Amino acid sequence: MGKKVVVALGGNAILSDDASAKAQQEALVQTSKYLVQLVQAGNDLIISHGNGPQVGNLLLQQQAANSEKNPAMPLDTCVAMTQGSIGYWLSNAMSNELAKKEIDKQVATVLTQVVVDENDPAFKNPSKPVGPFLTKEEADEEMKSGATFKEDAGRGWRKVVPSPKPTDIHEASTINKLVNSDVVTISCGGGGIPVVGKSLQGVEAVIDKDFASEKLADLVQADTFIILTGVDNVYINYGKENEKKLEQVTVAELEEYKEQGHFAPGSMLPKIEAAISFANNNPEKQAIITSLENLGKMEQNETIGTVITK
Ligand SMILES: Nc1ncnc2c1ncn2[C@@H]1O[C@H](COP(=O)(O)OP(=O)(O)O)[C@@H](O)[C@H]1O
Ligand SMILES: NC(=O)OP(=O)(O)O
Repeated sequence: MGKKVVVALGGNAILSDDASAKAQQEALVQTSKYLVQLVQAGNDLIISHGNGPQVGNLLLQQQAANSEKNPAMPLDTCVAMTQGSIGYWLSNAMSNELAKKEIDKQVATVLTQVVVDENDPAFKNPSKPVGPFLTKEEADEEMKSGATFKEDAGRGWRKVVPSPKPTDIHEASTINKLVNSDVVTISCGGGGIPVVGKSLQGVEAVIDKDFASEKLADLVQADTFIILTGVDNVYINYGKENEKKLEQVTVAELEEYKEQGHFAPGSMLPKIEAAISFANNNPEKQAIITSLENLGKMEQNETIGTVITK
């Protein structure tokens, strides 16, 4: 057995400006080249991924075609649909890349139900941005029909949906069995399908994939938790003249920076909170926030990205 590494894939690993299936598949072929390096280095890879842009686009498609004979699907089903589509593209790309490198490993995508608390206050306060970026005027127009839109970290206005915290992952032990059987897994896509109660009732929400991935990393007892995103490092004073790159950082230091407001809600903040949880729950282990392109350096045993420890 190698080291268990949970890798949470951010948006740019899947989707750039072109939301077509072909472009997303091509992005994931490139992403797989980096991920296979981790496999080549002897790690047991446990992949998760986001779905914010995709599930928002799917909701728009549902609304556009909605009729009595072809009803729009609810949000939990849309999350499941994006787990299926992205899981297919990624599984396909990973299988091909492993075969190219003559690595004899199976890849399996696990449809994942993630348990949330039905009384989570997030149900009354939509906060998770999904779908395309709109201008303020476009958002104002959309809000007339009752949807909520918020400004997303300086990048435009996006629809927001409830995003409760994950409390458990229904398929965690199945995922662990697959990992222990040398299978590369893809799970918790789009944060997982949100379900409540013992009967696993689906609820309309989108769980943050950084929090779901952290929960998965705890449950499979991962050695390392990596969050891949659009930047090589986390910064304080990000985007300002006096920005400073964080390399090795403790939970206490990050908590202080968080209090000082260095991390944008809806973008870097959930990653910081997920990394803090992993380091707190696994004091001997480390969480890493970095870019896909930086992964190659990890293979050469270089310290990469922002490393968070207790
Ligand atoms: N303090 C910060 N340090 C680095 N990046 C930050 C910071 N605050 C906000 N960001 C922005 O957050 C982005 C990551 O969030 P986002 O793009 O929403 O994540 P994802 O990769 O999961 O889709 C970075 O690419 C960067 O533009
Ligand atoms: N579900 C989720 O967190 O997706 P993004 O990472 O794409 O926002």
